Amino acid sequence: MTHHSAMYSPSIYHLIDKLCVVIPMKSPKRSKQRLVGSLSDSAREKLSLTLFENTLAFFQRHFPMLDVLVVSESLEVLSLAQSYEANTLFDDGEKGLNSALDFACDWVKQSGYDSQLIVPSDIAALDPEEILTLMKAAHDASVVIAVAKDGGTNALLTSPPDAIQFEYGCDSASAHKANATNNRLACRSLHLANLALDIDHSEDLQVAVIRQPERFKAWRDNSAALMKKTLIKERHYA
Ligand SMILES: Nc1nc2c(ncn2[C@@H]2O[C@H](COP(=O)(O)OP(=O)(O)OP(=O)(O)O)[C@@H](O)[C@H]2O)c(=O)[nH]1
Ligand SMILES: O=C(O)[C@H](O)COP(=O)(O)O
Repeated sequence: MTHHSAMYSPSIYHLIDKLCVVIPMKSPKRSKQRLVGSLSDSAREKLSLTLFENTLAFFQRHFPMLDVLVVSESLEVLSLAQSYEANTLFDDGEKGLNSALDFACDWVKQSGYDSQLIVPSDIAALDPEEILTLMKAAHDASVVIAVAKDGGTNALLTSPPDAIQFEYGCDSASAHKANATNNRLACRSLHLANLALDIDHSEDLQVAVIRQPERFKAWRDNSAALMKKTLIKERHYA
């Protein structure tokens, strides 16, 4: 047992050995298209990599006992994942997120896990307590959804991994809940303050950088000169 185990309540022990965390990640070049007008290509790519690396570091630090799988078409992303001891899966990305997750889910099932937690790579601030809350909710719900600020799905914990069909896209939290109901599975939709906030638009980025400058420090140091100052102004980052 690691020193971390002291913080875990018995209600999540049922999951620890049987859960795989899945992080889908596009190639940095294709990432964060909604920020194209706000950031230069280089700053946008670096931002997506910084957020992804923050996500890997978070799970390594706070949940070292959980296995992680990264699915991506980018060799750079997969190699970064390996440096954090994550498992890696190449998917060419041509059929989009749901198809990449179907492929990842097959891997997770075949590897013998009973549960899967999908977390996107662009949550502004991951909070260990919120991950524990999801895991506790999985005690009596096959499907646990952390709803995004815009009705998307920012975390999805399913037991078994393929309990429902993935329908990421517009209003995916409702779609995932409906799929659970159709499959007669218990479902909990949770509105968690930090997990609700993925970085989609430049306003989300501004708020995140102001709230947690240390988390974005490396990206800011590298990218300040690259920003398009019409939408995101230097003073927001002071
Ligand atoms: N492997 C893989 N991951 C994907 C794919 N599409 C999206 N993702 C990942 O899924 C998560 C949510 O993605 P989105 O919000 O749709 O994409 P984004 O790059 O963050 O932002 P936009 O391009 O502005 O939509 C992020 O971690 C993405 O990197 C895909 O086709 N393949
Ligand atoms: O549910 C989805 O499709 C996204 O992963 C989360 O939605 P959002 O990026 O629109 O918040």
